[in-house]
Amino acid sequence: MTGAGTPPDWEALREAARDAMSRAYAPYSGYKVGAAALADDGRTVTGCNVENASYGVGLCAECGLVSQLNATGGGRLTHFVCVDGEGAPLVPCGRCRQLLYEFGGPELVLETPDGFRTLDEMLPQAFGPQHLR
Ligand SMILES: O=c1ccn([C@H]2C[C@H](O)[C@@H](CO)O2)c(=O)[nH]1
Ligand SMILES: [Zn+2]
Repeated sequence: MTGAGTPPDWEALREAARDAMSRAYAPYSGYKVGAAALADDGRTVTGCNVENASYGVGLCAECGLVSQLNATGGGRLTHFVCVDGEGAPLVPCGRCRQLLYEFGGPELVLETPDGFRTLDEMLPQAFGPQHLR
């Protein structure tokens, strides 16, 4: 299990994201994305983007990832990476940063093209569940 303070196997996580990316359905943008994250119980969850003929209905890879997290037992995300069609890390879009915040919070660590960042750095002053209490 990779808990707080234990460095995860980022290469394995990137590989899981690339594997998910290979199953992306992106005939409209031509931009395939795969995402992978570690949950706090050590399991890996993944997702790929799934587009739609009605363009705005398309789903980012992170949507599938958080769905898989919940469908396979829930928990919290600790480490995350998403990759493009060439297997290189990209930054998640704004909507997906919000999605990730719900299940990872500000301490979630992301691999980006510029190195490792916390979600707090990527989405400062985030709105979250704490505001609804
Ligand atoms: O964080 C992101 C950013 C983009 N995409 C997808 C959405 C769309 O299908 C394609 C081009 O934007 O990439 C993701 O899956 N995740
Ligand atoms: Zn997105």
